Amino acid sequence: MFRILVSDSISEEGLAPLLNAEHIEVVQKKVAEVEESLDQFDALLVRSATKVTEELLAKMKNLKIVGRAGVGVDNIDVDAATKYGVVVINAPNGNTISTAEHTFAMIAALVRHIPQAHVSVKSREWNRSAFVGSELYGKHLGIIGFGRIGSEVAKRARAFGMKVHVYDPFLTKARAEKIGVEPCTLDELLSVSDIITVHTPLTKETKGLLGPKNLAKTKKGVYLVNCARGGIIDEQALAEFLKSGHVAGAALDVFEQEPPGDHPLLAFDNVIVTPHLGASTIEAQLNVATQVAEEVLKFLEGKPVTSSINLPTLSKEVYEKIQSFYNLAKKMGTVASQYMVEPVQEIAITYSGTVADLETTFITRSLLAGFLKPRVASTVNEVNAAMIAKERGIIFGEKFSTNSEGYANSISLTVYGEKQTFTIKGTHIPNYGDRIVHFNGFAIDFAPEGHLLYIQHQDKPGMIGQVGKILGDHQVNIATMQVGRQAAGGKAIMMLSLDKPLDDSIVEKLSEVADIEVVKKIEV
Ligand SMILES: NC(=O)C1=CN([C@@H]2O[C@H](COP(=O)(O)OP(=O)(O)OC[C@H]3O[C@@H](n4cnc5c(N)ncnc54)[C@H](O)[C@@H]3O)[C@@H](O)[C@H]2O)C=CC1
Ligand SMILES: O=C(O)C(=O)COP(=O)(O)O
Repeated sequence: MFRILVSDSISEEGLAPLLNAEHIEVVQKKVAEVEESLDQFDALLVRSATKVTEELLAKMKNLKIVGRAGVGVDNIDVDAATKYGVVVINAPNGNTISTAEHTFAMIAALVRHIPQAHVSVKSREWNRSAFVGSELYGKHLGIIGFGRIGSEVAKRARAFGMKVHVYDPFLTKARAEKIGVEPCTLDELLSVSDIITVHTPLTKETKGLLGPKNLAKTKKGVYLVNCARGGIIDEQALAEFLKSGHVAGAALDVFEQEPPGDHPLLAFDNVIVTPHLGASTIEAQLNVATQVAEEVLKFLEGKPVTSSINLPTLSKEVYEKIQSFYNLAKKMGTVASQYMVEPVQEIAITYSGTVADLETTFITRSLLAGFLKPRVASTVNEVNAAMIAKERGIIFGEKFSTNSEGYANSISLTVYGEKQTFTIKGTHIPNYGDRIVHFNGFAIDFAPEGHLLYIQHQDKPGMIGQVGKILGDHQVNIATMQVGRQAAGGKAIMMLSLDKPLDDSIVEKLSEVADIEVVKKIEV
């Protein structure tokens, strides 16, 4: 007999596979109501309200799986779940249409002042001139983040006769062509759009993406929409741009803190809001509930699940053998992803030496997870990395070579983008660690760890001094530094590891130095 706790409001009809199963007891109660018996549940089903913290996981000693009836898992401590051996699954596409439709409802309501007019008429007013709106027809809609929801929003915008502009640095040409969009740069999107809507995950890169600097690049009178995650539009900056009249209005379904309480943005008449309703339709709730219920049932019956977002349970024996390469591969993927900030079509991996005899599928998945992590909304890991890569049109393949060029083992990775190709090679040295021995055509030797700074430049006297001075002037301490070059006087590189992450302004300063060609900061 398995016991399942359903602690948020989840569609009863969708839960049918679990409610009808003989060997399963479903308890629909809040966590606080079952505090005394938390250690008796095998599975936990949630939406976004229940916070699945490490503390809660520690109390649920018998827990095997957490099912998120929705997309975002920011309310679940996935790392802690992994640590406790708890599988986390979600329902990645069950609420796509509903959220796209809600976004469109918000866009229409925003430009026609529907919520404000509604309140006015209900207050027994009849003030037609106060609510003159604008047509959507012929207007420019900027979509930032072109995944599942962003692409559904685009379809609806086209039906309204809008001109759609898309920014998504990870969108491949092939997928863009298939959907019929021409991606542009963020600056182009900001300068041309009458309405901007965001559909990215909330990541280090997207937090504050629409902040003071980028909002200043938008058209005066722009409308902003956020039905993704609070924080992608910087709330304080939005308030300032609304105050100045630069932003004509905003529609928000999500907030940095939910509920937002007495939030300053709520005081603006031209800000319309909903309480995180994107996925709140009968259809979406039925879809996501059915998806997680079926997956949880499969899992409890010992069958493999398809929508897991954390580690699979590897046998201890296999895990011990592959662990070092698994970690090295993930770091290599992370480095390559940050080097290649552009759409990627193909990833080729070659295993040589001792690693070629191991279970490389898991190592490849680890590499893909490291590569995809900065690019996708849901948590990506070894279980779902291959599926996500395929979904995004990225071809990947493994090769095995008997020539390990003097290393006991090595992993080579070549990433083919639309503009460039990038190659990196790493090796794991027992009792010493992971080393990158080839980077972008240069022989080098550095540990893929911490705050890295890559500089490509002309091989000339004084380059190291100029870099050292700029970093020193900004109180950035260099921990280690490796150099490499192709030929004397030709192209050369430096790979520095720093004691703290680098500000973008310092990266810009370094890029301005004569004979420095490429500057990239890489966080591992
Ligand atoms: N309001 C609500 O109730 C709901 C909100 N959501 C949220 O909507 C968002 C999008 O969800 P999906 O479309 O399902 O995810 P998805 O993973 O299919 O799409 C996200 C897209 O963002 C792009 N992206 C990543 N980093 C980017 C960057 N720095 N700049 C521009 N684009 C970037 C990715 O390439 C990807 O195409 C998520 O934050 C999700 O949590 C999802 C469902 C309901
Ligand atoms: O699926 C998502 O990411 C959502 O934001 C939906 O959240 P909810 O399940 O409605 O609390």
